[in-house]
Amino acid sequence: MNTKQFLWRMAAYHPGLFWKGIFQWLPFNLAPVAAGLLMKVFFDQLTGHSASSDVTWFVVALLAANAAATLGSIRFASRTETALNFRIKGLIRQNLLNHILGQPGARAIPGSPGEAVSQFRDDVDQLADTIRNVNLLVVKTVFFLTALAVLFAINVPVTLGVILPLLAVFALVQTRIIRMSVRLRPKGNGRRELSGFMSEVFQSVLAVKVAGAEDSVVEEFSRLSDDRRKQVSRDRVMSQLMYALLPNLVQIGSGILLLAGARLLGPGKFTVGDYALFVHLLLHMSKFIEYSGTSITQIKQVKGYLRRLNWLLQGSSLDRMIDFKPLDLAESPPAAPPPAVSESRQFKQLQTKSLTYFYPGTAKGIKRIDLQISRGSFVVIVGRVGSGKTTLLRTILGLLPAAAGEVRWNNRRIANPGEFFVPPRTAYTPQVPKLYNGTLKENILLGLPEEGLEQAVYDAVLEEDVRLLDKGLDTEVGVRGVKLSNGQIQRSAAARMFVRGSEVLVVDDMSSALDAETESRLWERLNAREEATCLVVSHRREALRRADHIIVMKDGEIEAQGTFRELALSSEEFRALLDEAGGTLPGNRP
Ligand SMILES: Nc1ncnc2c1ncn2[C@@H]1O[C@H](COP(=O)(O)OP(=O)(O)OP(=O)(O)O)[C@@H](O)[C@H]1O
Repeated sequence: MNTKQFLWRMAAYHPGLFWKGIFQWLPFNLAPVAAGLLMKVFFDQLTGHSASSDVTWFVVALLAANAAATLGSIRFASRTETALNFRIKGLIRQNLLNHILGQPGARAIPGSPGEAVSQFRDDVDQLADTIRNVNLLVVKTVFFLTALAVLFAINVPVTLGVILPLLAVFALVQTRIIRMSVRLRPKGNGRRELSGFMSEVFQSVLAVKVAGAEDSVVEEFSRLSDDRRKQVSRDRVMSQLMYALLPNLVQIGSGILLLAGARLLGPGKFTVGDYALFVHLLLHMSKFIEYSGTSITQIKQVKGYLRRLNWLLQGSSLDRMIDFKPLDLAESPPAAPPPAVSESRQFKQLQTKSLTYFYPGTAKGIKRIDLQISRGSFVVIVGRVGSGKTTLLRTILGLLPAAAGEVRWNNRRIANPGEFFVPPRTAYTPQVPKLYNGTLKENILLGLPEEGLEQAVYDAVLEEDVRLLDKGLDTEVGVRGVKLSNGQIQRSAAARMFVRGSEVLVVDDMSSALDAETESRLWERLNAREEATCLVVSHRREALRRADHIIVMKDGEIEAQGTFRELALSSEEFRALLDEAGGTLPGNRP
């Protein structure tokens, strides 16, 4: 989509507000013409160039009416303009959010959250502001043409003599500025890189500290800041150049006018009123030229903003971003539709066939995975670090987009696993779960009613912790759950999974956060849940002992699968893993 198409579509989004804004701004923008004409009448009358009798009070009354119309125009037009501005921002952000949330969870945004937030906030603001400027540009152009017509009607040569040099110098400055600013700004003045970097640093303060990498972080920060400083300075110099040049051009124009006017005043072709009108309008016309310069520059930059948002959309069509949809600006948004549960409670079997995924630009991932999980079974995935366990879980759940193969639920191929594998069909606890700044209860429920909360807390082996916390489940957990231990975060996430009452529970490795005994109690309670079907990554003996089926991963492929006994006899990789984990697994030795 190019700039013209974007602006056109946005103007058509809410044509009522767009045109209303233009009409409401007209009195404000045409006021200088009215005031200039009144001034002309006034001065002509003073100097005896007017045939009319004393019009002073009449002129004063009209000037007051003009000022009142101006105030009214500002009052109503600002409201309309703000309403349109918020609607456009709302529409673009709603569409962006929809797109991001519809992406496979693990690849929802292409870069760091800091970069994405900066685009979501700043670029969308800029795009919406451009529509506002286009709106104003239309009105101000009406003013300019009206003023020009008035001046031409009074004296064509003087008007040409004043306006042409102004336009010529402006055109020269403007082409240079547009060229410079468009060339300088494709990356948003380095702001995106800087916020992306800062966001990564804030998220990994611990990693920086333990690696003793403070100095190199500061070095990188100062390099990025320096780049930004240079870009911003160049940019500012060019735009300020125009602001500095234009007022001077007006002065020059007034000088020319003075010279030309003085010669004409005598013969009576150019009255004092005409002179006052010229000087007055010239000032406002120069402001229009200055404004249009800034607006044109901003319009040229739309291309860059669209390009950056295209990056955030990960190549998906930009049309999606401006898809017209109703917005709930005045009321609360409608409640989210409940998940489709018609097929729930009928789970029989989950299968994958030749499921494959590679991380972009690498040969790493999972290849040709065939597995089957039946209702009520406890399936454990084991494998060395980097063997593909997490990738397998995420690809099954649609959090990563499969490159090949398929996932089947009750023998039906699932076209969009990301949308299908959600509660109450499946629930998932990742290896590093995320908590939000809120109470523990809010973090577990995430909007669900409290029914089943107590049981979920118990099943997650969290009841003792809750009892010891100051305010129990109403304790604030802090940003990303900083007030809880890693084990508590992990079990809170497990409780979040349990409370959703899903048929298949998918759990990534908890061993880094939980001691063996706690994890063992968790599996015990999980097994006691009625007809729980579990797919878990674990190396703990308790999990392996309970497993109905074990899948051994190696280099992204299934190396072997079977019961503990079968694998201990047939799989060298499994035996090696057992040796690494301490060898003996009580109660289930071959
Ligand atoms: N975001 C990523 N980009 C590129 N490669 C990745 C990414 N995440 C994982 N990998 C690679 O894909 C392979 C499988 O990783 P995965 O995390 O699935 O292994 P794992 O068995 O779960 O490891 P762990 O036991 O450490 O959790 C590894 O070689 C890993 O380096």
